[in-house]
Amino acid sequence: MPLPTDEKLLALANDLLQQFDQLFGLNPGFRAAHAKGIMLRGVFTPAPNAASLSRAPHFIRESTPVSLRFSNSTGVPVIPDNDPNADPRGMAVRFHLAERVHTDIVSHSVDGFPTHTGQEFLEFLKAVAATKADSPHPTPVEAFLGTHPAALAFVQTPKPAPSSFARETYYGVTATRFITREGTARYGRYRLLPDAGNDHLTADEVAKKDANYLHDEIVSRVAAGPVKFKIVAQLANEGDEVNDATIHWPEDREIFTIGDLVLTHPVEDNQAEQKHVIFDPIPRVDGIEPSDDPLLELRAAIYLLSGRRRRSA
Ligand code: HEM
Repeated sequence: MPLPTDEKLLALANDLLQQFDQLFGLNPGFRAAHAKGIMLRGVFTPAPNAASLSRAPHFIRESTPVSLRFSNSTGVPVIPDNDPNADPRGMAVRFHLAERVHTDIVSHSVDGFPTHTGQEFLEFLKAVAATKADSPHPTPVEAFLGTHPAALAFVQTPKPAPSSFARETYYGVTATRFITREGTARYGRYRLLPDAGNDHLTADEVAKKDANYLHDEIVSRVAAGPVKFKIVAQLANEGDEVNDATIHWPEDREIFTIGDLVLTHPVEDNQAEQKHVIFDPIPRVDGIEPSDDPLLELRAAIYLLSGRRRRSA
């Protein structure tokens, strides 16, 4: 996974990383965002007609080994699982196609994002950092939200805590382009649907949970039996906006079933593997291309910069 050569993009990536450091503090060896997590292993099996969406190897092969990381939000490595800031939760999936060859899905538990561009996201984070308990109204963050309706909608979207990492739906948010052997292309957005169904807690129920309830629960759940997700894509129609993560497509768009993810056990040496692995929002595999959503290249750069820093800590 190469660093981009675009100087402006790299500068923005570094500015964003610094802004995360300012918000959450420097935590060497941990992610600048989604710092607390746990990794599991399993297998992906494509649906019988997955190849009618993409010629990517894992859509065609009988099965593909996967590793995956569930995470809490924020760059705080010890954030309690029942902290209201721990949502949205993250789910990053790696499909191991061959020795050192892989493709990833990076998703979180809200269908959307606060901003269309990284520059706007930086302004949002700066406004959050500049807002203090005694800031006069409108505070910097209120002023930002007042002029950015998508960010306001994202902030106002309820983000209830799940009872389990395995009882939450995760969204790919940024669109990718799926291409078949014949060259037919469709844009889509991943959704990872828990077989056990969604189950969210009330604020009172969450308050009674302990600080590691999700991380402990997923370990006992997977010890008791396989944990399953269905991977689907919401497909865009001709004319749908595919390059803006703040714009939702109508709910009547086709939901295409790509296949089943079955998780069987935690990754051995979990902390070391979490420190090492750098997920990539750009697919980099034949048969799945990134859209022109500006968040994709930028995130790939930030995750790589942050990952290299983490590895060398
Ligand atoms: C400008 C937009 C974004 C910025 C600046 C940003 C920033 C970051 C950073 C700095 C990390 C830590 C990377 C690392 O050290 O490995 C991260 C991880 C993550 N982000 Fe984002 N992010 C953005 C958009 C998104 C979106 C749209 C999603 C949801 C689809 C998302 C989901 C995640 C997840 C799940 C992780 C953890 C991945 C892992 O387990 O390694 N992010 N993000």
